[in-house]
Amino acid sequence: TCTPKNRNDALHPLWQSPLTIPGGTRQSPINIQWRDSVYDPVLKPLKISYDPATCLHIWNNGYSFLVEFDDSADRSIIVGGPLENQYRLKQFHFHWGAINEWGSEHTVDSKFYPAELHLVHWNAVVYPTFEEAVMEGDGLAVIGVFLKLGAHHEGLQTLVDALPAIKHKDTVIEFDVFDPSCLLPPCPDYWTYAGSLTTPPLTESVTWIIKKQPIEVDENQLEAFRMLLFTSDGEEEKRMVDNFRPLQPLMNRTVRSSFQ
Ligand SMILES: Oc1ccc(S)c(O)c1
Ligand SMILES: [Zn+2]
Repeated sequence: TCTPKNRNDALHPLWQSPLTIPGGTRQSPINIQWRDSVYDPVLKPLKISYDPATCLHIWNNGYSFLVEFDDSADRSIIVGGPLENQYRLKQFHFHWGAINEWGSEHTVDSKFYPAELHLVHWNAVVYPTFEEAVMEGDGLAVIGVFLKLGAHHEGLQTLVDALPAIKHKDTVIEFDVFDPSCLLPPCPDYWTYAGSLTTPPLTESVTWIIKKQPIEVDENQLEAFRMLLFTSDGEEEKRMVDNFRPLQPLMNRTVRSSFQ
């Protein structure tokens, strides 16, 4: 069968740059081998408090679609879990496949999900700007949520309804009230490990918090993601699919779990 990795290498210009960081020791994404993850009783519950009014706009950046938030104050934050500081929500975006067989960035016991949500937060306690935090080992905290094919997701539909207006690269529409916590599964369990951005600059600045339980979305909602384009208006159309990075070596890392 065609392994996604080959398809991914061929598909998107973004990956014509080197796929690995020379000397990278904590790259993402990785396969999470459930039986090799280590329960850590010291891990706290993750506390999430988002203010829906901090939502600004939704746009197509030519790689994914992202919803950005006003991060000029501590209004939408996460704290606890594996984190030593509180982190401010900056944006969330998704990665997905051309078909339901693959699309997520992380895998669990080598299983791909059709899509993966990334909620990106930065350490504004220690660093003055997001751009500086991106360069630091404890600069970012990203919550990863797997999407699986199943029931219609009411909260996601609000996003899906906005996608036709941002079909092309560099299109944006105002999006003034949205509470991203509606995209989180009810189960508090997560895995956590030290990793990197999965898009350039691929910096090794991310504490990953991967939720164990996926959320369910329906086929129409996944198809709506696949109607987006990598390309700008007027260019030859390239559907925005398979915007996930190939798996990276675990190297000298342990994945910890918040659950037994
Ligand atoms: O700021 C970020 C951009 C992209 C990705 S995949 C992240 O995890 C963080
Ligand atoms: Zn991402």
